[in-house]
Amino acid sequence: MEMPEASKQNVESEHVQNPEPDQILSPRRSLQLHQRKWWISVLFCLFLVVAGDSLVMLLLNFFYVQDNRQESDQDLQYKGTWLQALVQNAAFPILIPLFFIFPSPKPNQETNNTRFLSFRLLFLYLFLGVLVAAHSKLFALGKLYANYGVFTLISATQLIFTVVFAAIINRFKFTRWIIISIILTVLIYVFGSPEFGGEPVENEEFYSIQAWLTFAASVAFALSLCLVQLGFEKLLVKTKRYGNKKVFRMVLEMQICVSLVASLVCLVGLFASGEYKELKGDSERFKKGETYYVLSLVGLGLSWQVWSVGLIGLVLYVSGVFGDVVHMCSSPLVALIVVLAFDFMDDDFSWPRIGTLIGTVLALGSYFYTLHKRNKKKMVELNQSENSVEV
Ligand SMILES: Nc1nc2[nH]cnc2c(=O)[nH]1
Repeated sequence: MEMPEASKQNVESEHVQNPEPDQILSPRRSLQLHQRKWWISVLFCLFLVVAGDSLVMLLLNFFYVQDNRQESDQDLQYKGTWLQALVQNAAFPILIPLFFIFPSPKPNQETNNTRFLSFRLLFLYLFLGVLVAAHSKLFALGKLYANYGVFTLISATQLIFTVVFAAIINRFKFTRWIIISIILTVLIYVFGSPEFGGEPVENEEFYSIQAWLTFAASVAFALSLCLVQLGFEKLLVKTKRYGNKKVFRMVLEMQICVSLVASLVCLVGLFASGEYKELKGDSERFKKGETYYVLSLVGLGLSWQVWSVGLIGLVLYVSGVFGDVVHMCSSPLVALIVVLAFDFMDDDFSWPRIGTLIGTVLALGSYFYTLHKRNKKKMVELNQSENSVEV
């Protein structure tokens, strides 16, 4: 649900429960300010997702180009998928200082079932942590075991699964413009995907179970987005730990807790599978040397955090569907950046890709149109209720 009921109630209940300077203003002006802040938050999170997606793809390409696989004549396949899954989650401690820096409204003491809600929230964080570890590992496998075109074709189903889960779990309301946006996004993602240096060379291309596991990754990713939204709306907002508001601190809390669990799961996977024994060989094979090996992993870890914080922010402020639309719409821009940064054979920014870039503007534009209309409707409703009170 976009600008969901919770936020509508927020606007009203904030007036009563958490008086703040802007609430001395008229309800109309206060709603205007609230909506303006909301747009700024949405655009900021959108920027984080696109920046994160671009940085991740640049660094992943750098990592696999440096990995020297082409020059090894046996066992070409890079095996570090637990490591890649761990890197996707493990840099969350950089968010802890931010968590304390970001302002938090006073907790609201009114709820008496806080302990029960917090217990359920803890359970949700544990479940989400396992789910995120699973999709991190499965996407990493899919990327390495299938041709990247096939990988994107399979992983495009993530948006379809997100839509299905959102309809069931979040009772998502579709508009004509959102449906247009979703269809365009799937097409853009499939046709505008970037070049990927980690894909298997031709004689390794076996569409084994690992490649098809991308389906499972897409299901897990879609489910995690919808459960994050459910967790915000039905648990975290209701604990009133942050007053009655949706604030950025909630994004940081969710990301830190889920990533902590996911990192532990990936760490166990790394050691239980024996993959940790490959780390030394991998770092020695790295063309630019061990320091760059470590630096590129650190850079990847940080970039994944930028991406995740943006994505979870979009889920909080808008919805899981919108988060996935933005993530997938960044594909043509990422492709353009990869063309500029790398010298891959046959990789250029030709007309079909320019078409997908234009498609991105249309897909995001039609989603934004729905969001704009919903905000406007709220303003009209407020005006009508004010007028009826005056009469
Ligand atoms: N959700 C998701 N989508 C992707 N598209 C390409 N790579 C990924 C990934 O790791 N996760």
